[in-house]
Amino acid sequence: MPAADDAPVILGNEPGSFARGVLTDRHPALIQQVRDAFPCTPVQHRALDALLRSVTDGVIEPLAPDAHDRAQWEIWGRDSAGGSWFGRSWFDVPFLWSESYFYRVLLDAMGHFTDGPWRGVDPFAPFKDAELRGTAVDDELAALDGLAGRSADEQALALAHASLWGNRADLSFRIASGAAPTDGGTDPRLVADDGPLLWSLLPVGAASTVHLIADNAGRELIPDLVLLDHLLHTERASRAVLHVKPYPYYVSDATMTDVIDSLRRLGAASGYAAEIGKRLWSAMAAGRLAVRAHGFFRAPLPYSAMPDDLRQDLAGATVTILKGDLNYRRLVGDRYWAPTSSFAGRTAYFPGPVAALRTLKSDVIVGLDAHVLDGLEASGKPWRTSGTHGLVQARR
Ligand SMILES: O=P(O)(O)OC[C@H]1O[C@](O)(CO)[C@@H](O)[C@@H]1O
Repeated sequence: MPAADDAPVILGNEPGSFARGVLTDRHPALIQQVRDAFPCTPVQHRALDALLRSVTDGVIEPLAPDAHDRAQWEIWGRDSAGGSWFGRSWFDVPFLWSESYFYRVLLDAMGHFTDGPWRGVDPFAPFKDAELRGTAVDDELAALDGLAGRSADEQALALAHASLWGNRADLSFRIASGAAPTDGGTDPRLVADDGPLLWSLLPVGAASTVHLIADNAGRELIPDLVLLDHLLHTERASRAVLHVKPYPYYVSDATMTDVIDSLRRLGAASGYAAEIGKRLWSAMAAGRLAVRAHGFFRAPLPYSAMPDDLRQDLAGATVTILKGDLNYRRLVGDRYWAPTSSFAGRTAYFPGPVAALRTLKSDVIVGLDAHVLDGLEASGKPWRTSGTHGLVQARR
């Protein structure tokens, strides 16, 4: 796999590849899940049928002429040779693009952007709600009580790991169970651990501003919020900015509605979780915690293409933390990079110090030590895509 900038872009057309499996299996299954979760109208059923036909046998159609963002997607759909992804097979265009556009068309099929009763309805809300109200969240919030008596450093480590593994909906607030080492030892599931560098970027009392680019709602967003509370409460940060999606995107990506739901869930809990919920509520009121939903967060593009206003905003961060797999793909570029190519090199364009907390769920990976890579490859397991491994990567 090449290290150069011309590393192959991941497409969906390679037989047996992870990307192809997402297009052939996951997207049709998701259409069915959404169909089953809502009392769909005949119009919605027909639109979902059309999307299913399109993703299985058809080509990529442009948005309707009156779609509010048609012009924007036409620009985003231009290839580097001046052609367009529209009219091509879903399998032959960049995976990041086809996957993002699939979600945009799914929202259309459900009438999300059309005047009428379905406008603004989140097609993933039933799944998000079930997760947020589940007993697993009760247990995870109760486990926060065990953290209250620990040192600030132990809490920081446990909460960063909870945020990381929350990306797999597998939280680890339970430091007592040994899920997240608190003695400075390395979690064997981490393929890279720049935790010490990340903490060195946020010394106590330095009036830092931390930005966090969120990924999923529910069991990931709650630990993200708890982590931000910790950074504010322990004065590792004096301000926090949380970036969410402007509208529902990918299966469970967090929107403002999800932030509100999570804050209410924390506030309605008991014990330390409730205390955290109250602090976050006050931080919102005081402007120490801000939430933003820039339109670029639903773009089918890498962050290297971010617009100037977002670049300027992130340039004001002491460090920007990106959560999850999709954000990682967009951060380093959705390509088959050489796994040992440098994370700092791949992210040099980013407008300030940056860190990634990610569970590995797709083929993209950079910044591995050669011996770690050898061990992973020797395991014969699908370590890149199975969610069994995670990483903390950072650069100043
Ligand atoms: O929620 P996350 O961590 O961003 O994961 C998204 C990942 O899930 C998929 O959409 C399907 O597995 C990947 O293509 C994508 O990178």
